[in-house]
Amino acid sequence: MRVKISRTSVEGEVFAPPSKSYTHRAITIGSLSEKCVVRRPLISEDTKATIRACKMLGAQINEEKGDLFIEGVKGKPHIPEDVIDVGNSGTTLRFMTAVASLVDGVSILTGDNSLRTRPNGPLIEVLRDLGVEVISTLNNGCAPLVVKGGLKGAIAKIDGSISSQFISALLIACPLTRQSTTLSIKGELRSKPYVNVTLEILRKAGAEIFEDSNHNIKFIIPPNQNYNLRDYLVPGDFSSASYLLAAAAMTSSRVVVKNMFPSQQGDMAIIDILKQMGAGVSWDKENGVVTVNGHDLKGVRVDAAATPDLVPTIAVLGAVAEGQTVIENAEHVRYKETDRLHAMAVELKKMGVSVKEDQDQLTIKGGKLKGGDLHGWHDHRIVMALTIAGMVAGDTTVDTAESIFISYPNFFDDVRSLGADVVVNKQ
Ligand SMILES: O=C(O)C1=C[C@@H](OP(=O)(O)O)[C@@H](O)[C@H](O)C1
Ligand SMILES: C=C(OP(=O)(O)O)C(=O)O
Repeated sequence: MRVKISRTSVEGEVFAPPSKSYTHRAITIGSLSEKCVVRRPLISEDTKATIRACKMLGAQINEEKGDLFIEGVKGKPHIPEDVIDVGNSGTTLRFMTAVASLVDGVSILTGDNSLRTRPNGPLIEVLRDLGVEVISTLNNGCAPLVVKGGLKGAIAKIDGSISSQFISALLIACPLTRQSTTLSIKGELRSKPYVNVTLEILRKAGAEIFEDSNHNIKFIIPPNQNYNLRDYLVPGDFSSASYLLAAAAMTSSRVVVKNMFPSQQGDMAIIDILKQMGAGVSWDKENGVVTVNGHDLKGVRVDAAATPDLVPTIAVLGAVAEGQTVIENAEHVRYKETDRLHAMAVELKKMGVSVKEDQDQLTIKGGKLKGGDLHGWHDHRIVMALTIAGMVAGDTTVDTAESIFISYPNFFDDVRSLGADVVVNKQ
């Protein structure tokens, strides 16, 4: 699918889609509870992968009027009758690998071409330390993975520099084992806010997990716990909203985004970043309303350790800002659906932008964008970021646009409702 974008400004109000990260957690932890209603979940390709996987592990999940009604497995997932295919979803793979470690039998997990290139070494290593037999069939730390349950508690260490999803996955599974677990994080914990999202929902489910951050981050997890997540309303997604907010800032327009209530999402940082760049931004936290009035933007330095998913958005903002934008501490952004540092460098250069790509950072010199035929790299966040860049440049196409269904199926409808001239060609 290719999308054609003409030079355009945006104006109006839109309701942010539900959070993908919160939805994954509510479905997973709800499926490990007895009964749960997940209200206003995101229904996208990635969250449908989590629904499929939880059903294969024994949960019953039905959708009624947009909400999910779950009959869970009460901490005891069943042996899946077939291979669990998680499609493009890294979150689903990591979470279900840990949940499968609770199964008294063998589970096989796989995914699409992109997913099967993404690293899981640290998770595999620590699960083995915790008594689980885990095999990467190609012996490269990637899916397909074969998991033979047997998760026990223990004292274990895990590298935090590649993905926080490994830690979130263990925090979800370990409270359900028969022995206590102490999990220490080696090095910097990248994407830490996502672990806070996990802890928030686990604690809403009644789980007890203690965090000691005196030296290295350490989680102390008592055993023999039960989850009781009964009813959960999913908040709006700041990662998805970042494209709408950036579009207003970049095209000097005014956009109001609703369903933007404070939560544990690290990507709430987009609001401060836009302010630092000179956009007029107000956030009515009580009513969940963010208003952006676009102005001329100036470059900014951003540490991306906690906000990997904002990197494509910040890169296109930097491409139109006066001066230099540096996105640093971002090596983990190379391990997503695609290598997003490289992808954004390649595509912005096609638009006439001066970009320097280093191992863990991008340095972008703002200037005039020129339109072009761009590649979306089969990555939803690359496609959405380049789409808003096209609104400034005009006369731009982006291919692999179908990948927006991974996280934001209504993205093109929403930007069109704000007046954007965006035409989708299904060829
Ligand atoms: O836990 C989550 O919901 C996510 C964690 C992040 O991944 P890493 O922790 O691998 O950086 C983020 O990129 C992803 O979109 C969602
Ligand atoms: C990388 C992402 O998600 P996941 O890791 O679940 O594939 C994303 O949504 O940008």
